[in-house]
Amino acid sequence: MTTPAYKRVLLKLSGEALMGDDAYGINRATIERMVADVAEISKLGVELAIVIGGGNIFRGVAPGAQGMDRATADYMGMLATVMNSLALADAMRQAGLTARVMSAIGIEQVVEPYVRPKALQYLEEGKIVVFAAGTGNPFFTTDTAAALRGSEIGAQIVLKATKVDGVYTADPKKDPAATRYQSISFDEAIAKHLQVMDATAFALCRDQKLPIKVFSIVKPGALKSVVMGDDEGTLVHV
Ligand SMILES: Nc1ncnc2c1ncn2[C@@H]1O[C@H](COP(=O)(O)OP(=O)(O)OP(=O)(O)O)[C@@H](O)[C@H]1O
Ligand SMILES: O=c1ccn([C@@H]2O[C@H](COP(=O)(O)O)[C@@H](O)[C@H]2O)c(=O)[nH]1
Repeated sequence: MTTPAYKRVLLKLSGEALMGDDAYGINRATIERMVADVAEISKLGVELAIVIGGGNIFRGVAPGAQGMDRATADYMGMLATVMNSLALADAMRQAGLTARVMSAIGIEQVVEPYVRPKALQYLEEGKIVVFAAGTGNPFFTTDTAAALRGSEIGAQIVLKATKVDGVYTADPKKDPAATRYQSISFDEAIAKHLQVMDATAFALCRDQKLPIKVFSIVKPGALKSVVMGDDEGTLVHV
């Protein structure tokens, strides 16, 4: 059985996961492995848009931003996602994939601006679109950007690829007794304050009836399993 479960998906890649075992930045072997996973599903004919986080470089709420004006720190965070997007697109190019980076912040000498009809055209042409600079607004996150762009492009699902293999009753990195949900409703995830994604992203996806699959980007083959509709990770649903 080689038919994917989805025609168009929005993949949210964790910026932090890009570090691999390094303390910060982009680990070469890690980005190449992520791109190999992406190539596998692109070859299945799935239309793919990607939002990548910036936690490996800068986060507006990180200790390094303490004392800074929050909006300024957040713009730095958004620029960090532009760097990750460029690195990702370049790694995809080296792997023989065609990618286009579109930024929510005007930075035309570096990447083209986000224009929705153009993004839709690229997707229809089979190009992989990387949405950089989050939503373009401070006080948001790239999880919310994934929910927003996923809704705008008519994705059937948001695939949140992260360092843990699903949504747990508590942060599994802090609570070894936490157990994983096979599926959970948006309302329950929000009510329980589960921190795997921010509540704004959950609420937007809930209102747009856009399901989310949370799964491990570290686990080999997990992205393909998710795209094939296998029981992998946690489904967050209406
Ligand atoms: N209830 C929970 N279930 C699963 N993970 C949780 C939960 N609560 C907190 N987490 C944490 O949420 C993190 C989400 O990781 P991820 O790196 O994707 O976050 P992010 O902020 O989107 O990253 P980035 O900003 O770098 O893209 C996991 O690493 C996990 O430790
Ligand atoms: O829409 C957005 C998206 C991101 N930011 C800032 O960037 C960093 C990095 O994004 P992560 O989602 O944490 O990876 C984030 O902490 C914000 O500071 C933003 O302001 N608006």
